[in-house]
Amino acid sequence: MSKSVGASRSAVLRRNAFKPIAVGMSRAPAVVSNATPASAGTVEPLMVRAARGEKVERAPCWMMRQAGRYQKSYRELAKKHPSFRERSETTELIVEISLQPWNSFKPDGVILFSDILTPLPGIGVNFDIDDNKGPIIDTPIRTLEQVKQLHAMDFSKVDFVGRALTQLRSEVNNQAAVLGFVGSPWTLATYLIEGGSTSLYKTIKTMCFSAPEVLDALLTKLADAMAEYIKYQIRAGAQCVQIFDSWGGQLPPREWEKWSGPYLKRIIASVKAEYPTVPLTLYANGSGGLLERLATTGADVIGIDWTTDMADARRRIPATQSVQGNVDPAILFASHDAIEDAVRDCLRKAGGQRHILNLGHGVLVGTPEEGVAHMFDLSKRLTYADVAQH
Ligand SMILES: Cc1c2[nH]c(c1CCC(=O)O)Cc1[nH]c(c(CCC(=O)O)c1C)Cc1[nH]c(c(CCC(=O)O)c1C)Cc1[nH]c(c(C)c1CCC(=O)O)C2
Repeated sequence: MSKSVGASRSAVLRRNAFKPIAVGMSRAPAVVSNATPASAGTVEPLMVRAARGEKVERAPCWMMRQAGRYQKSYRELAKKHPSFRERSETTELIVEISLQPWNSFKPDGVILFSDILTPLPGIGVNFDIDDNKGPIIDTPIRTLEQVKQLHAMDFSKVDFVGRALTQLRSEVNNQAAVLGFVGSPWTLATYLIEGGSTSLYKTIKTMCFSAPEVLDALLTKLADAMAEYIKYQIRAGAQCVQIFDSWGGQLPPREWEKWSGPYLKRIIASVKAEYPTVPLTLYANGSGGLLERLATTGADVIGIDWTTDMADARRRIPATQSVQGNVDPAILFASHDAIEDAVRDCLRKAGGQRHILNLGHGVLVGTPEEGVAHMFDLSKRLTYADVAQH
């Protein structure tokens, strides 16, 4: 199935073209060119300050998959716009969906509604997303010839992302951080090589041994494309960017050192060379065996999944880096008391600073919105002073 957005949309999008915003090497607040300029004294969002290790009063909170099917407003919008690609590739819809959780819960981070596969047409790969089956790649990539055909990022294929980020910055107006994201080379390659979601990773893991040069060529191209895509998101308005190495935990740690770590380091070094003060977060699912290794990539914030105790994570990650996470997403189905107990435990174990409160993975489909609202309420009430006392 090809995407269902036509020429008239491109005309609308061209009219709303975004101008890159000035993101300095300094810590001065970035200003969206076509939004009300932030005054000289504007304090940067709590989440940006916590990510950088500045002393803050409470842990900022946002949730992965903050926008999505658990929300009634999203399900209703999705009925009118049933194609995921239309929802995630039309500026006005991206902005509207990204703002749905902002309007309901006022989180400390507003993540762009998009997908890790969204930039793929920019390097010459077409894909579709089935709401139930997930991503489907038109032609899986398995040969060097195919890798050679991939080209450098063509940003005209993702201009809706830049425009949406710029509009979000002006809507949110520094009351929360606007968050961009990308998939890691390894995680993107699992889709490109397997052709879609997989539970076994058989083809790509076989290639680690049978065709290492093909895999290296693909991962290098993806690393360079994602580094440029992160910089593009920063210029458009993203104030923090998260790299999802979601399936990095599927690799034995020594293979991760070969097939994920080096490409993450390549991305982070490239972005840091241009934007040293924009916080970068790295998240891997099932990362208990990888934490020290994740920290060596140079990411400012390490996302922790819920299978690691936060106190252990805090011990294993250098004190110069921040942690994010890691409340079990399933707790949001439970009582208010159970949610409060889990949130307090997480806040206490994260150690009082350099912590961004989040789930250990994304909000689950079917989660009661009330549970989500309760966790956000708690995050605002439970200051570090309060947590230390009780
Ligand atoms: C189902 C699926 C999609 N895309 C993908 C899947 C998973 C399939 C698998 O298990 O292999 C691939 C994907 N997309 C995203 C990730 C990384 C985050 C993660 O580990 O979940 C991964 C691994 C980011 C995302 N993908 C999406 C966001 C939205 C931003 C947010 O609110 O967090 C992010 C960060 C949105 C998305 N992406 C998709 C849908 C249907 C939605 C809408 C929201 C929903 O219904 O849950 C399609």
